Amino acid sequence: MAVHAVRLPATQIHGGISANLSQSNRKPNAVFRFNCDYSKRCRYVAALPSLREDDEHGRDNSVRSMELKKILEDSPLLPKPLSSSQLAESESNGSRVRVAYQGVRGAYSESAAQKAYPKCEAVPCEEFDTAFEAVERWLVDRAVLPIENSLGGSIHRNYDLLLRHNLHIVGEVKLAVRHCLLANYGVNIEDLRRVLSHPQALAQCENTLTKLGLVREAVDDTAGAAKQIAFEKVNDAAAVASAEAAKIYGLNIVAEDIQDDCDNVTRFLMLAREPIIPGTNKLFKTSIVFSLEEGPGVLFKALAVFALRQINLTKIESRPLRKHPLRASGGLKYFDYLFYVDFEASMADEVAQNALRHLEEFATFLRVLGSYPVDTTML
Ligand SMILES: O=C(O)C(=O)C[C@]1(C(=O)O)C=C[C@@H](O)C=C1
Repeated sequence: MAVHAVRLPATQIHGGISANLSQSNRKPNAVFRFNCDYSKRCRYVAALPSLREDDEHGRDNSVRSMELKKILEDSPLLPKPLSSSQLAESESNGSRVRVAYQGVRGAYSESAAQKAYPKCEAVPCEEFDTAFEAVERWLVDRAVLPIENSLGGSIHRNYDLLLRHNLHIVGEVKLAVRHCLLANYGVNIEDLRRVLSHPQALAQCENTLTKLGLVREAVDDTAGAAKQIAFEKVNDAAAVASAEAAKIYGLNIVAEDIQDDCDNVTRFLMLAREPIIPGTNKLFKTSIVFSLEEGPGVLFKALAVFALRQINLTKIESRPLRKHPLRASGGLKYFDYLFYVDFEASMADEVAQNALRHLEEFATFLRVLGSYPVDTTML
C-alpha cells in the first residue's frame, strides 16, 4: 500500500471519493509522498544483524557498515532521498500528484486527468462538487473537469461551480472523444431497446441513437453506464462509452465511432488551490468572470476592452446570477447574468492587465479564474 499524506478510510483511498467529505479537512504534512511500504521496511531493518566489533568472517566494523549502507541504498523497499531533478520531473509529468475526476474508472475524465498529469494517481469522485471539495480540503492535489464539448456545448454545472468554489484554473487539456455502443456478449444491435450514458455523451450521439430508435436513460458518467450494463447483465440495453470502458467491464463493442461528428473534442480544466505564475514564454489563455449593470450596449463596451487591444476571445458564456437572478427596473423584470470569457493573453502581458483595468472601471464584479498555458496538442 502506498503511504499517503492524507489519511483516508481505505474505501476512500482505493474506491474514490464519495459526496460525504466531512471526514477529513486536514492539511497534509508533506506535499510529496513516497511509494514505499514502511511496514516491510521496518521488518527488513529489524532483520539486519546488529553491528559487532567484527563478524564471523572476521571483517571489521567499517567494511560492514559500508556493506550495510550499500544494502540500504539499493533496497527497493526503502525510499530514496528526493533530488532536485526528481522534483522538477514530478512537477512536469504529474507523478505523485493525486487528481480528482468525476465518474468511475474508464470515464473520459479519467483519460483527461492522465493526459494532464501523465503519472498521476487519478481519484474517482461521484459528483463535480465532490472533486472541487476534494481539492479544497487537501484530499487531492488537483481536479480535472470537463467544461465544454465541440458538439454538446458548455458543461454549465462546472461554470457555476468555478464561481462557487475558490480554486484556480492552472491548465487545460483537450481530449478527442470517440464513443462506442457497448453491450453484453451475445446481445446484438437489433436486440437493443434502451441506451444508458452521460447526458453529454447521449447528446453527442443524437443522430445514431435516433436512427436506432433507442430510449435514452441518463446516468452520471459513460463508464458508470457500462458498469451498470455489465453488472445487471441486461440484454435489451447498451451503454455509450469508451473502448477502454468495454475492456474494464468486459463488454462487447457493438458499434464504434457513433458520435455525430468525427471531430468530437471535450475541453477539460485543470484546477488547483494555488494559481500558477503566468508566463510569456508560450501561448497563454486567461479565464475571467464578470457582471455588468443593465443598459444598452454594456456588453458591447465590455467586449470592446479586448477588441481595442487586439486580444482574441476564445469563449464567452453567460449564466444566471444565482443570488440575484432578476432585477426590477421601470416596472419590468430583467434577468441578471454573469459573463465568463476566455481570452488569448497571459496576465503577465501588460495589454491584458490594461484590458482588465479598463473592464474593472464599469463591471459590477470581476474575478480572474486563471491564466494558464493553452493546450496546443494536435488531436
Ligand atoms: O462520462 C464521462 O465519461 C465523462 O468523463 C463526462 C463527460 C462530460 O461531462 O462531458 C466527458 C467527456 C465527454 O464529453 C462525455 C462526458
